[in-house]
Amino acid sequence: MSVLPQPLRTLWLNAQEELQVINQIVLPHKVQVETLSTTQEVYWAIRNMLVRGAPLIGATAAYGIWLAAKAAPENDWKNSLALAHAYLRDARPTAVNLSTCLDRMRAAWQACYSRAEAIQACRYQADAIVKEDIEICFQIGQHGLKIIEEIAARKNGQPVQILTHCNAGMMGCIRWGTISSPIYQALAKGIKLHVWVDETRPRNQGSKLTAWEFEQHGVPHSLIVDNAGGHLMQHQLVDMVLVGTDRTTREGDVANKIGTYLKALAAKDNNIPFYVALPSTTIDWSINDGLKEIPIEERDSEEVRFVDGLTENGQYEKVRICPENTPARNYGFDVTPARLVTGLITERGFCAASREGLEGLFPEKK
Ligand SMILES: CSC[C@@H](O)[C@@H](O)C(=O)COP(=O)(O)O
Repeated sequence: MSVLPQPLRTLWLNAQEELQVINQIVLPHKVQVETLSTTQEVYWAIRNMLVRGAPLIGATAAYGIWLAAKAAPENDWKNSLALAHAYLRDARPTAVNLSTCLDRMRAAWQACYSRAEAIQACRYQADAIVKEDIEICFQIGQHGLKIIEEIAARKNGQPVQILTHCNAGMMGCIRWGTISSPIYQALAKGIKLHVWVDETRPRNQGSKLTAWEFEQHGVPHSLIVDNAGGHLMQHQLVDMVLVGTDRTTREGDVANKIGTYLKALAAKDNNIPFYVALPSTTIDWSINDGLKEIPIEERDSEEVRFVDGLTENGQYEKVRICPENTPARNYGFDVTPARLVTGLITERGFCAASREGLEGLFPEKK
């Protein structure tokens, strides 16, 4: 019997109310469910990318606060929760969902008079974050579907060719995903499509996660090396680029996995639309200039110097791919300026990547 919930999702509470996540470090070689029992385990899971992707990071951190509330001393619970908030907030810097979800949890516990009440309020809030993400991603799918349908109508029965980078699918969210929701909904409607999956060095979210996810859902796809996109675009083999974002500015700049910017440049040069599918939870309304204001994570250089995978004998191994003492740098994200983005697909619809576009869909943020 599968330990995974049906329909598939990335995070859930089991019958004992334990926090369960799919371990994204060991995919696709092993499907392993982990229990996260403490705030420290939640921090570790986010920091080391056992869970990753902006919405999933935020939701996991929210349950981290619930776990902190359950473990807090009766006489000092508010202080414990403030410490847990600051601790989890430092786990990763780029995805804004981490801090917005944590701030939402803080608002929930600050309104409480007792620890028991705070435990309940935190649980309610974390559950709400998860429920909202599922609904939001579904809606993104409905709006993104229209774009895929328009392209399909021009293709005379040929598959719509989509290129994606990193994993902004279900594995970065709870269910559906942002880029994968339109894809799943298009497939369900019988639209022919095919996805070019960038492997996404150095953590290989494309080859390890997107390829696995698409296999689970029967999405026709081909894995390509990160540098192949430009060539495919020059040969009319890409109809649209569709990626996610970790933080979007009020002006429509987007920070996404390192290498996204180069795809946007190649798309511009080849007149190919470049779309970003995002839940509004990844918009940071407090900033305007992505290049200046979005903190870019720099991770351990060992992630660049080593690759891991299965040998021909099926053994898991990690091998060095450069001389022993080669120094490396590992920038996790880059910023694609709004001028290179054809449009943003949100849960409220499609808009231009601009202040006017975003404020038109979210007038309450003006
Ligand atoms: C819907 S997930 C959107 C982004 O978070 C995703 O594209 C991404 O860049 C994730 O980076 P990661 O370093 O794997 O957390």
